[in-house]
Amino acid sequence: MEVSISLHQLAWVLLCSGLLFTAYGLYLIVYRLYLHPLRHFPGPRLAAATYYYEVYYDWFKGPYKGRNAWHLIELHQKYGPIIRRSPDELSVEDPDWFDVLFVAGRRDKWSRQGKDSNGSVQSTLSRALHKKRRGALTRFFSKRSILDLEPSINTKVEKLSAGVEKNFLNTGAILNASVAFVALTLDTITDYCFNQSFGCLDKSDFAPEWRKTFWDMFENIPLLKNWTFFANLLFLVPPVVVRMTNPSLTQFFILEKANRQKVAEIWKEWNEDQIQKAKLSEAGLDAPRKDALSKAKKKRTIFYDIMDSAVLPPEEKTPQRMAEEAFGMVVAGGDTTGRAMANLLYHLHANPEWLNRVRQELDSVMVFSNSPITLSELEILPVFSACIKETLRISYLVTDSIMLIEPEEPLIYKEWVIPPGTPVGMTLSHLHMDEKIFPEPNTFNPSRWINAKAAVLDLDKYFAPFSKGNRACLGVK
Ligand code: HEM
Repeated sequence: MEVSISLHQLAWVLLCSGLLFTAYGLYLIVYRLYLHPLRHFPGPRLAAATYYYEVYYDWFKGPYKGRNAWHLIELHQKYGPIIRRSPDELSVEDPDWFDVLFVAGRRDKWSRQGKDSNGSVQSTLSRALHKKRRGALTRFFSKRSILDLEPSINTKVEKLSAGVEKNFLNTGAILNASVAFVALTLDTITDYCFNQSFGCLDKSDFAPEWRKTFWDMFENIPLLKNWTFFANLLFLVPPVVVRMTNPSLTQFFILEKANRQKVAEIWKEWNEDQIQKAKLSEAGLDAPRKDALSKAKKKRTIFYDIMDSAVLPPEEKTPQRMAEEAFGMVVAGGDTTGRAMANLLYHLHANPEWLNRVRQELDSVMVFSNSPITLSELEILPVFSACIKETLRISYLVTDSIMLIEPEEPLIYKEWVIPPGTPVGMTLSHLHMDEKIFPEPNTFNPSRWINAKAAVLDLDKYFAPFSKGNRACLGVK
């Protein structure tokens, strides 16, 4: 049977679809402005009517992507500490309310995609699943585990120093400090996760493509976050097409592939060990079994141990989920830590009086510049610690708001009652730039931490570069 549609009919179909679409759009705007549970909250009417308000500031307005984080500051200045930043979301800017949102309860996370963007702990929206996933990881980030990591970190620091001397100091080539520090953090994290580092420190240029990977990826976040359609599409489109349409995302696939390969190796290794253990156990060979177990223990990594975890059900241990966890870990720790160290170097050189004070303090505990020193010895140095804290405060390491949801109870902010299920965001960098708490917030001033300690002032209450509560950074130690 042949179905033919005349041009006239086609025009009617298009017209009716257009009308329906417009009617739905108008209904949505009217609903959001006059009937929505958040209709009474202050904020721009346009932001209440459409998410495209934020898309404009985040993606189009310029001069750089992700500009909405700064626009939010202006909105809070105009409308007050609580605003409706988009049709369904609120933003609060009040340092004294930070603990209420982040620490007082176990909350769900919110993403505009409405679902976990991948299987990593930081992308997990549901608090119940997050608790399980985080539970399987916490042991690896305890103080003890980090102290055990010291020799491996020291080896990498030595490699970094040798590389700087050989390839930059001796040749006069310009060193991009954040490339060098990202190489250090990336090699450390991948060694810890996979027992095999990415080898960035072995390259004479410290593999600058990895830092570029992070920057290109972060630059695309405003697009992926606001137009979730693109984020979903990204994983369906063959990498070659993405490479053609958005070359800056190419490295993203390279990183993803590298993680996937490493996890697949660990997965295979773990499964082989299980078969071996089962065989030995069946044969009742206790002594060799012990040997096999201690051998397995030696090569243990985070991902090997997750496979062994009794907390996680089998569906949480698939290579796909593991690769996503690995990806999250590398992204969460790689750029942030590398950037923090590069910023510390910058601020110390821009403020020579602090550089001298740090040098003097280090000289007092290190006889030679390469004398061994432990984390515990470094942690108690007041000037050095104050400089690190001030760098973390001033650095805007995480600029986007973190959005949480209290699903059952209303949240109370001053006279405002926030309905259960409402995504509420706070922005860590705004907290650190509050001039009532940190006067002259744009000035690098480590004295504020030293003075606060002397005056027994709890400035740490307002210091959260790693966030706080049960969703705080696992790599904080
Ligand atoms: C200066 C360095 C770092 C900063 C400023 C930082 C900051 C943060 C922040 C603000 C969060 C919360 C994000 C959110 O709730 O959406 C977070 C989460 C996380 N970070 Fe870090 N981070 C740093 C280093 C690291 C390192 C080295 C690792 C590990 C290798 C790491 C692993 C994680 C993980 C796994 C999470 C998710 C925790 C969870 O959801 O339970 N981070 N980080």
